[in-house]
Amino acid sequence: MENKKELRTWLNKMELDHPLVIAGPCSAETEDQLLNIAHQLKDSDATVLRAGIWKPRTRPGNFEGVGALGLKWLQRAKEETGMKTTTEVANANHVDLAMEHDVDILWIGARTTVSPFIVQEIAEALRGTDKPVLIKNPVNPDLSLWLGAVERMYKADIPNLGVIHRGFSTYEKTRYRNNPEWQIPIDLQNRFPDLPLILDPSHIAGKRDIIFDLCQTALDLNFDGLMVETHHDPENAWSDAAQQITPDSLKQMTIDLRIRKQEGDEVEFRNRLSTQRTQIDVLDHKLIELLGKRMKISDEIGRLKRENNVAILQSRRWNEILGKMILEGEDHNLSEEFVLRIYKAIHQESINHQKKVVNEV
Ligand SMILES: O=C(O)C(=O)C[C@]1(C(=O)O)C=C[C@@H](O)C=C1
Repeated sequence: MENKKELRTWLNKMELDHPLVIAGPCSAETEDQLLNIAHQLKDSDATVLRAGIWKPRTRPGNFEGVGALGLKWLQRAKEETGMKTTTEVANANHVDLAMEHDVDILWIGARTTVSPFIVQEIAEALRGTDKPVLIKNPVNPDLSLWLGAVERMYKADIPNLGVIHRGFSTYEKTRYRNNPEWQIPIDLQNRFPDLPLILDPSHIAGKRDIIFDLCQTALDLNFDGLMVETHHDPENAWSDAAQQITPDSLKQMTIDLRIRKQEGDEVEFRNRLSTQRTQIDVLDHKLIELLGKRMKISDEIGRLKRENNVAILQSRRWNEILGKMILEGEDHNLSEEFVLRIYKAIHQESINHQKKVVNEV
């Protein structure tokens, strides 16, 4: 599959003067709940109403969705508000039911994207549809698996595609429910600049207070849209209560978010940007040169270790370096997380160099 302009035709056809906003509850709970939320969203920037009908839960025993009944409520919400509708489909039966009830856009969830078998089953059930299909990233940070799911849809003659970034599971506890790992959607965007890219801040955040910041970051990275879980009474939502926001908060958020142009046009702006980019090029060049020099020294240490039969990994020395660099990083306004990541990568490369040297025959 190659990038091509037509990938974004379905989005262009909506003729929006702002990023696409998909909003609505995590789960459809009752007809009243869904209609209430839909009516509150009707006069907002939200073009598409979302609602989970079948909810894949991590552990059994939690609310698992109202099932096909909810599709009738979605249909009614569409008739009453004129909003488009979207829901998650996780198997061929869901696809058939969603099609019967004329859901406008379908999305594939993160737990489905990890399984090529089930993705293929859904692609076959959807074969040839012109409805847009949005594919959430797999729960694990694997760009190939994500793109693989997109390609399976594309090969099933589904031309209107998009991707949703909902963050990645980690064992380590972080401030996020799912780590954003921004580099992955950035890499995806570099390979497929015309594949509409939508942020799901709700599942990355896990709590409402950081949703705005995540949306702003996404817009600064040229994302095409936002899918935000929105509930009239978030505290009492039947699923994901901590991460939903009210329709009013959503409206305020779309006013407060800064939408930046991808390119500036004023001469002054372009001159200054060009100077600053040159400065960055010079520094990047130096960074690579310095890293190359550091690895040469690491090679020499490798030879010394080989002659003296000493192990490559030296944990005490490595921990000293890490501690020192984190402190130095603070003096230069670099976060601990960033310094850690960089140094872990440098250390790994250094070990790889030494492994080669030590095992040379
Ligand atoms: O100091 C050493 O022994 C090295 O081999 C260098 C180095 C590094 O790259 O800084 C590499 C591997 C060790 O685990 C510790 C540090």
